[in-house]
Amino acid sequence: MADASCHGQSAQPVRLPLSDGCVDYYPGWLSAVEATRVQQALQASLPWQQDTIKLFGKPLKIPRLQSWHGDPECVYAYSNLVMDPHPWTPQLSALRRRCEQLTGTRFNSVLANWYRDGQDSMGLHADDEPELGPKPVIASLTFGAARPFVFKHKRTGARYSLPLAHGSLLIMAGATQAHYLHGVAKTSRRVDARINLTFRWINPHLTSV
Ligand SMILES: O=C(O)CCC(=O)C(=O)O
Ligand SMILES: [Fe+2]
Repeated sequence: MADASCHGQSAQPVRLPLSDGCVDYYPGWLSAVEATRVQQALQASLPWQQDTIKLFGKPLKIPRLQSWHGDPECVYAYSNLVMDPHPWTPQLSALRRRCEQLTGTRFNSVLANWYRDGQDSMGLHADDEPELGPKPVIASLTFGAARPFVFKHKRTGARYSLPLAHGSLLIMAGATQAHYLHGVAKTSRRVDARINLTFRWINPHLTSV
């Protein structure tokens, strides 16, 4: 399996059928018991905030809570929002180390997202900011409600969706960000809270702000 990998790991993931992309899915990366423990600790301990972005000049509260953590130089900018990092917590550091061991990649930052209910969402986007580099490896951990995660091919519009399970890990690598958008849609279904962590490598010298 190792030679089929696009990010250096050797366990047995499910490779998603995305032409032009490279996405591996590990459904039970953490046991349900451990994932629940981690979710509760993250909800209780991170400095969650609801950020405001500017859309066509108008301030707009983003529909979720966030917390950005990383090495001190990891300033992250998107949608006119510039975020200085909070420091690593012991729990985020431990999860980072495990993601680094699996992928053979280094991560210097993590964005935590808290989708409080079905009205919280993340619009379709690509994590293709210059500071992430041309072929970023992004490790995405999910806790709580299994919301559908949608990929949309930028050129063909083809969509692929899968519900990301409690305790799962999704690795997006290769040209995935170049060719696909991804996001988490709103739903009118009653859904419990979902926490997502996306570990990234930010190159501060490439920052666009
Ligand atoms: O919540 C998710 O699964 C996706 C988060 C995401 O795409 C991001 O933080 O860039
Ligand atoms: Fe993303």
